[in-house]
Amino acid sequence: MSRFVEIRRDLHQIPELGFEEVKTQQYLLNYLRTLPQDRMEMKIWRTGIIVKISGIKPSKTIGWRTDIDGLPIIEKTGLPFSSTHEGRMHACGHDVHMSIALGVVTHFTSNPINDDLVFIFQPAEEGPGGAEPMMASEELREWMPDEIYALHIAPEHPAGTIATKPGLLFANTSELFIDFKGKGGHAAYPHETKDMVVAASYFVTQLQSIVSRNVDPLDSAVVTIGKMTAGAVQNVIADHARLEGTIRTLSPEAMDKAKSRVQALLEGIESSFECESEIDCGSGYYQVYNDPEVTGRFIQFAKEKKDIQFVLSREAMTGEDFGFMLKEIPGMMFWLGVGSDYGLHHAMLNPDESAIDKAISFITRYFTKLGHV
Ligand SMILES: CC(=O)N[C@@H](CCC[C@H](N)C(=O)O)C(=O)O
Repeated sequence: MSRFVEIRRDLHQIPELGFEEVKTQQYLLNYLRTLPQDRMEMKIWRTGIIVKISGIKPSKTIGWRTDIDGLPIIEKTGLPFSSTHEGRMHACGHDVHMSIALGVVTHFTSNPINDDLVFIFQPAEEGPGGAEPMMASEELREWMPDEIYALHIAPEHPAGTIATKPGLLFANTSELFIDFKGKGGHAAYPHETKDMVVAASYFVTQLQSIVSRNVDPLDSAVVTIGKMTAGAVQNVIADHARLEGTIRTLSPEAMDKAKSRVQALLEGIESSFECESEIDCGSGYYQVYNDPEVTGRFIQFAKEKKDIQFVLSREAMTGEDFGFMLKEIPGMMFWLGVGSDYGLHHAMLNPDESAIDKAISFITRYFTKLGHV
């Protein structure tokens, strides 16, 4: 088994949520300290790390970003290296992303190129978002890349596939947290109460009209409620209900429209169910927009490589706070095929690990070409 597959398995066992990546950070630091240090410098930013490898004759800085957090999911893969953290799982492939980043760092510590390289191990991609505050940090501003790259695993493509497109790749996102408060009471006396299970349920149903009736059909949007909590016991009418979800849109205008409709529907629920509500839009991510020139160059390179299958992809409604980096730095993101029967955010996601060494080899060849120009 390759060293980086072993690393992926180690990291897979210790998933941590955004800004709690303490063991993950320590694991990464321990590994990075075993590498030749003569060209390498490191900085800590909260639970993240920034690594710089100085080039031989630098004219620019090339950046690579990996995310490092896991999800609040109970793993059901049954793998011998399953998560040892109860209720936490690397179900979005960040363990694979990190092992690939370490593989690329390892290569360039012994094979420097002309240009400087900066590797960003970024916390909290799944939420509340590490990229935006990291971009504003002094630590990263001092080593700001001139162009930047990142990947995300793609379960639907076989290992060895790279898929991307110029322009818009991932959606604009906004989290959504809504609390409903009313007068609870005995299950047998509904007329004396304001039932928050019923209010929240009507609201979830009404939300479905935003995509079907408010967003321009030629635009695209998603409104998903992923979590609904209410009540304490079977024979008490609930005085509180909470919904947690996310809005995704391809255009910033559709996001504004969707949010204003959520607000209007809430006001309707408050008046028809005589209750109060509180809305919190949590964190929002800027769309991932691939720089057309950088992406064109990347696609050309990928198409020439015999060991890579290149696929021109479509936009996806996934979100990625890497969008905040691409807003300021020209660069691009691509999908890396890992052929899994179960998709992202699924408790049975099981990426094909052969993609790890393929990706390391591809990225090191690409950066070597870029860094010598
Ligand atoms: C690639 C991926 O799956 N990213 C996440 C980002 C989540 C952002 C935020 N917590 C939200 O739900 O809006 C995704 O769910 O797309």
